[in-house]
Amino acid sequence: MKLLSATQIRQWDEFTIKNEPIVSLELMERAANACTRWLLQNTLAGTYYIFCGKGNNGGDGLAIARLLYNAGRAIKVFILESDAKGSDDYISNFRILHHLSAIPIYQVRSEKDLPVIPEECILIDALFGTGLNRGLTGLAAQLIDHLNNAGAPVISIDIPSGLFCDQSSRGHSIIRARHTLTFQVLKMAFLIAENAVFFGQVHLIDINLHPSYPDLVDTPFYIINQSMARRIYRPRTAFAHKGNFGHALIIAGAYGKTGAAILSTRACLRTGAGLVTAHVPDRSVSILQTAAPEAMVFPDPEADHIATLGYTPELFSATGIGPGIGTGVKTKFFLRGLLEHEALKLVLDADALNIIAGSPGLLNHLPPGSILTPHPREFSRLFGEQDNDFKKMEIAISKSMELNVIIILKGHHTLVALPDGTGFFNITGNAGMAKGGSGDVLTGMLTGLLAQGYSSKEAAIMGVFLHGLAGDLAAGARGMEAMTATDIIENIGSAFQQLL
Ligand SMILES: NC(=O)C1=CN([C@@H]2O[C@H](COP(=O)(O)OP(=O)(O)OC[C@H]3O[C@@H](n4cnc5c(N)ncnc54)[C@H](OP(=O)(O)O)[C@@H]3O)[C@@H](O)[C@H]2O)[C@@H](O)CC1
Ligand SMILES: [K+]
Repeated sequence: MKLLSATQIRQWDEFTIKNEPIVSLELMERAANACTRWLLQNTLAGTYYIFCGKGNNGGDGLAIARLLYNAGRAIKVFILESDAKGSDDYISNFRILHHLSAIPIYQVRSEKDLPVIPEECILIDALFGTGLNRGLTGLAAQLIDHLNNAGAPVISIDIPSGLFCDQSSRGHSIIRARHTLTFQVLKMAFLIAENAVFFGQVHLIDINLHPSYPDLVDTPFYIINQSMARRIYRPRTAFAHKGNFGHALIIAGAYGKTGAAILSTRACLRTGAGLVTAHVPDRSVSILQTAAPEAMVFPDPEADHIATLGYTPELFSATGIGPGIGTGVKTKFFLRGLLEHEALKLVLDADALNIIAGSPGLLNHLPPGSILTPHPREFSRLFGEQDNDFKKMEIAISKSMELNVIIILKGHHTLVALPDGTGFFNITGNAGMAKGGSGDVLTGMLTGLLAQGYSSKEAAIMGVFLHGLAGDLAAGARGMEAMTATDIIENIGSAFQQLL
C-alpha cells in the first residue's frame, strides 16, 4: 500500500472533489460525520472543548461541534484567531455555527483568552492539520502548551496540531493526543518512533476518498500490509521435497549466547527451509542439538567462539550470521573471510554488524543484495548518529542504494530500505517484542526465506511482516509482558496461515 505525502493527500481530496464529484464543503461534512460517529460511540464528556484553527482542519472542528451539539452533547468552541481570513469551508462552517446561538464560541486572541479547562471535559484538537507549513510559535504554541498541561484527554482531528506529516517535528510545540482520528490513510509521521508521544492511539476514519487516486501517483514509500505479503508468498506444492526449499546456514552464538543460535535456528526451521545447519562453537553443540534436533551442526574447532570456515559457504542456499557471535578477534577474521565469498546470500545481524561498524571498509565487501538488520543503536554505529528519525530513514535508504544492500532498520514500525530507493514500513508487531531474542528470530526467518528462493526484497518484506504478525499472535495468547522470543517462533506457522 502506498504511503502518501501531505501534498499527495491534499491532491487526493481535490481529485475526489473533481471526480466523484462532490463539493468540498460536503466532503468536509462527510469527514466531520465520520469523526462525530466515532466520538459518540467512544467518548462521553461533561463538555467537549473544541479548539479550531482557521484552515480546513478548523472547519472540520466547527462541523464536528455542530454535529455533536445536534446529538445532544454539551459544546464549547474556541477559535485560535489570526490575521488569516480563514479557508472557504472554515468560513461556511463558522457561519452555520454562528446561527446556532446556543453554542458558545470564544475567540483566543491573546494569552489572557486561554480558557480554564476542567478535567472532566474532552479536548478536541482541530487547530492545524496537514496544511501546517512551519513550526508553531507565539500564541499558537502557548495554546498547545496550555492544552497539553490541562490534564483533560485530547483527541486530535487528522493529526496532532504542530506535527508535520513528512518531516521531523523535533523541538516544536505539538499537541499530545490520547487518540488521533486520521482521515483515510496513515500519515508517515505516525510511523516514526520520535513522534510516538504525540499521536496516542491512531484510528483510521474512512471518508471515501476516490479509490483511483493512489494508483495514479508515485511514491518512494509503502506500508507492508497483508495483501502485499500474500502476493509474495508461494505456498508449497503437493509434490515438493526437501531439496526444493534450500539449505540454510546459521552462524551464531559464542559460548554463553548459545540461546541466540537456538532461536535463529529454530526460527529458520519454522519458516520452511528444507535443511538447516547451525555453525556454533564446539561447547555449544550438544545444547543446540538438544534444543533443535531437526538441525545439523557444524562444530567450530574453537570451544567458545566462531573462528573457522571449515566448509564451502557457497554450498548453502543462504547464510545468516551474527546473533550472539561476539566481536572477538578470531570471529572478526572469520567474518572478513566469509565476506570474500561474493556469491553468498547473506543476512547480517547483531555482532556481525558491530564487527563491520568497527571496520567500516567491510561495508564495501558485502555481497550485493545482502540483508542487514540493525536496531537503532547498531544503525548509529554503522552509519553515524542522526539528529532525528526522518534523517535516519533517509540515511538508511541512501546507504541501501550506495551499498546495494537491503537495510532493515528495526523498531516499532520497522523500515525496509531497498537499493532502488524505496522504503517499506511494517505495521505488524508490538511492544511485547521489545525483548532479547526477537532479533535472533528475525535473522533465522529471513535466512529461511532466502534459502527457499525468495529474493532479498521478497524475503525482507514478507519476513518482517510475518515476524511482527507472529509476535502479535504471541501477544494475543500470552500478553506482551509474558511473551518471549520462543513464543514468536511458535506462532510463525499461524502467521503463514494468514497468508493462505
Ligand atoms: N481538502 C479537503 O477537502 C478536506 C480536508 N480536510 C481537512 O483539511 C485539513 C487540511 O486543511 P488545510 O490545508 O486548510 O490546512 P490546515 O492544517 O487546516 O491549516 C492551514 C492553515 O494554517 C496556517 N498555518 C500553517 N502553518 C502555520 C503555523 N505554523 N502557524 C500559524 N499558521 C499556520 C495556514 O496559513 P498560512 O499562514 O500559511 O497562510 C493555513 O491558514 C486536513 O488536515 C483535514 O483536517 C478534511 O476536511 C477532509 C476534506
Ligand atoms: K489537528
